Amino acid sequence: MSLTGVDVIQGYLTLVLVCFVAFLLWFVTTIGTRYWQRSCVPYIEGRPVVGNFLEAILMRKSMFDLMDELYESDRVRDSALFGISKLITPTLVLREPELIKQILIKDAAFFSNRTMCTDPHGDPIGYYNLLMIRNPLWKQLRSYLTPSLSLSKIKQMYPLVAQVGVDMVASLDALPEVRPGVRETEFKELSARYTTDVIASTFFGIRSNCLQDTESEFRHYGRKIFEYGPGRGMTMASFFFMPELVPYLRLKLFPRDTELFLKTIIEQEIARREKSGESRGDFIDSMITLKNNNATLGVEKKIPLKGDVLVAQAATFYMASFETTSSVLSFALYELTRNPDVQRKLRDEVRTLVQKYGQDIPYEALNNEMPYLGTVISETARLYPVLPFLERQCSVPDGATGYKLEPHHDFVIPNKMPILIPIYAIHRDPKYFPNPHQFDPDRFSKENLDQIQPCTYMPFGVGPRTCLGSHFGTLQIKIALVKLLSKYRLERSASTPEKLTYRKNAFTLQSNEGLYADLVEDILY
Ligand code: HEM
Repeated sequence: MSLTGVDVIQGYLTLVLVCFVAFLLWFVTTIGTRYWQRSCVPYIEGRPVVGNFLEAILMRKSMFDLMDELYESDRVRDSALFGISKLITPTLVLREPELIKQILIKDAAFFSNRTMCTDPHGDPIGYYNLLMIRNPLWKQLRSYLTPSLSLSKIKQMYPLVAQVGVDMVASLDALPEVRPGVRETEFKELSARYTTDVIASTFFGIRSNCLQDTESEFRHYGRKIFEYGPGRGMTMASFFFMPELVPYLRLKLFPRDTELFLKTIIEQEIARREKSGESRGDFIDSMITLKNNNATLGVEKKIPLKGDVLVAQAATFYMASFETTSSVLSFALYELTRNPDVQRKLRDEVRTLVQKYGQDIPYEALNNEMPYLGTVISETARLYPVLPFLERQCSVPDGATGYKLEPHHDFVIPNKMPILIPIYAIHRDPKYFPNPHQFDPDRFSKENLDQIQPCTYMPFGVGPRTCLGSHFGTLQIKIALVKLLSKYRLERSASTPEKLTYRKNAFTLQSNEGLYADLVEDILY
């Protein structure tokens, strides 16, 4: 059978079509890199489709290690800022502390939104909360919620947290002895159960018993939020990588059954208190006050703070507080195990306070008379920040071309461009923290504090959108460390890891290894 002229023409047309589609694909999927090629900003070339995140998407590297490598790359090491591609989206990364200060503090009004987002209609519990919500609603919501974590509220919660500290030590006492007076534990699970019990008690007025019962419902649902199996991992990645598509993909920030669990608990507890008239001055009381005051969000369209919008606040406090606090606590215990001198110094400080006040150290003494404890926590949060980066989006008024970085740089950040501040990499940059991999709490001693350059230490973020629970999280860690060290000395066990690697499918810092140690009974009097 011979080819006709029509066959040949069809063949050419197909070839042209294939080439055109291939070109179109290449054109669309390299938008990020081509954007940076045209700009005055140094950049690291990304690949088509995945941009600079191939290793993270294939789970070959953790997001922490990947950002650290980009930050350290020779191409951008000497620049104040650099460009990358988040899939196909051009994304700016800031390196220079002065620039970070400008964006996060000085001109924070133009950068108060995060890019990460979900759909307010399809996922109201995931959207109407501080983590996700966008301005002007964020500002309003933040002012409603700030009083629920004020210093006086935290002081009120102190006895409740201290009680969970006592429960934690009791749960350790109940462990079988591996040798006389020696028990072995794993700090990640211990810390997660401790912080979950704290949240249940202080925010929801419930004893969740995670420390006694490993199958507790609270622990089960907490674990589900941060379990990054393939489905959940893809969902969480979508909020970061392609927030524009989230409404079409019908994704939700919280797993559906976790949402239902929290909704039931909160609605039941609110109804119970309204019926009984009981008041504990806690988070649930703050929510009841907002509801009864007919608080609303928004100017033109007013969204009442009740129903799902109230549940959203509780769900976020649950999500934002438990994994973060337990992560820092478990790494602090791990570093104390590996650094006996630091542990000895801290136990000496605890001993002084126990001798002065007995086992019930007052709130003020914990905060004002234990400087070394504070430095141990600060150093842990430097070495192990819970997030790889802070994240913002440029949001200039409609009609403006963008945000001018002058006098620091000629670049004009276009509206809606995502901005990353790589805190993990900055915390480990020897320029700011000499010998950065060494655990050295004295960096944060009173005498050395002025050597820390502003905007190089940001474990809780900085500026108006900083962590709302930093004081409360720190208090929980302080109580746990003091209670535990008053009774036990930490020693390396055969299972204590020498070196840590990080989980490749998690957005918060989690080690692959179990953080095991021996607890040697050694009561401080
Ligand atoms: C050691 C423990 C904690 C660490 C290291 C931590 C860290 C962070 C970080 C890095 C951010 C992002 C800040 C930014 O974008 O600039 C954040 C935000 C937030 N954190 Fe924490 N956090 C901790 C504990 C808590 C606790 C106990 C709560 C209690 C509710 C909490 C509630 C929040 C909220 C609501 C936000 C969002 C704030 C906003 O966007 O307005 N965090 N946290």
